[in-house]
Amino acid sequence: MNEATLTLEGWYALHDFRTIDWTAWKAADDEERAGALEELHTFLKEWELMEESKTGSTAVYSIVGQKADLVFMHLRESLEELNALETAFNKTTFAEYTTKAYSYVSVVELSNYLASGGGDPKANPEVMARLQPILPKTNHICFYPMNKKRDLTDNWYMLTMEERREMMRSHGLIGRSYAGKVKQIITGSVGLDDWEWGVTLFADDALQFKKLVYEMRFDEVSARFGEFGAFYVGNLLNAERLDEMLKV
Ligand code: VOV
Repeated sequence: MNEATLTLEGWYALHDFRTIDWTAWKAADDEERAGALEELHTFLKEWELMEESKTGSTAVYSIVGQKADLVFMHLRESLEELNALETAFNKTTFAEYTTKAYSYVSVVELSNYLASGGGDPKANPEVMARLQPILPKTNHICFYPMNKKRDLTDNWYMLTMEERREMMRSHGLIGRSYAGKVKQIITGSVGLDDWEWGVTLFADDALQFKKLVYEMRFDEVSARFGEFGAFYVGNLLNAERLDEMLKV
């Protein structure tokens, strides 16, 4: 058997995509809408406080295109917390005006391909900051799930550790050339959801998503082994922008 890559796991992730039922939302009376918005604001506040206490992180974006209208990306310490969070949200009045568009369950993951030095990586504050990241509130988000191919001729899992490490080195070099422009959070989902990884990218300039993803397509690990699901791209929402979006 080939040497399995060692992984470190951090916070669990839930990407919760919702579509707004605009017909019902517009038909609701002012009082109902105001109540629903107030409840939504209470949630936003709670998520902010939780982020300040560094026990999790949440980012909210509106989705461009017809796949969904909103995404709530939550990072929490356990699947139980994520479950409680989505259930609480589902019980709100606002949730009655949404339908579930898509969701993705995964866990923040770092692999040992480029690991340096010995010792307990979890004792390293930089590693911990990557495993339990506060989600950047950049102007834009891009999310897509992906696999590494397991075909007879191109099977990622049949390559030696050294071959995989070499390709990941090249991948990392391209990624690093986008430092300051794109921040990536890779979440592992083998055994948790339908694809092997979730890729979440954050940038102030959405064009950088296109440039980075395109450049990576020419890199061997993506060119030969990458298989991709649907792409979602969105714009940052804060309390004010959410009110604006939901104004009728
Ligand atoms: C913003 C840029 C950026 C940077 C700097 C970066 C760097 C790195 C490093 C150094 C490492 C390896 C160590 C670790 O940290 O795990 C990874 C790991 C990974 N990546 Fe990456 N990646 C980026 C960006 C980035 C993108 C855009 C994609 C999607 C690929 C594409 O073609 O659309 C991606 C995917 C992944 C995946 C699925 C993994 C896990 C692979 C596995 O087999 O385990 N990644 N990645």
